[in-house]
Amino acid sequence: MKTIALIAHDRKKQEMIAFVKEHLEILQGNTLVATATTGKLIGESTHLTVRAYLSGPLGGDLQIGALIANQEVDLVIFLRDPLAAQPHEPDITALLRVCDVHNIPVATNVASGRLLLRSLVSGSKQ
Ligand SMILES: O=C(CO)COP(=O)(O)O
Repeated sequence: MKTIALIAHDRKKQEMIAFVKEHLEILQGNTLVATATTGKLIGESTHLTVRAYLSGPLGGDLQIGALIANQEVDLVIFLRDPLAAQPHEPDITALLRVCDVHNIPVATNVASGRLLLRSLVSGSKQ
């Protein structure tokens, strides 16, 4: 079982819900963590259990970053909004940085997210 972090900016939340629904079978066998609003919406839209941390602007990205630094997250799907400035941009940069520091796979759009989750399935068959 892997721990997967799911995070989406506001204008990417519907995309995240659709992505999660598309990958229900894969996701339900793993531990899911998320920032507050993303986690709440996933929980309301599916039967999945999500451990939700604070909202991104309130420090949630940093909390997920701390999990990553502690080697408690195996994979990150972070649907960022590339067209809107975020008040907590430094926290977002810190989260992505810590993924690179610890060599944790991170997808920042749906296409790369699909590839990561598919690799999880094929990896489990090896
Ligand atoms: O802002 C976020 C990520 O940077 C996401 O936070 P929410 O899931 O609480 O909206």
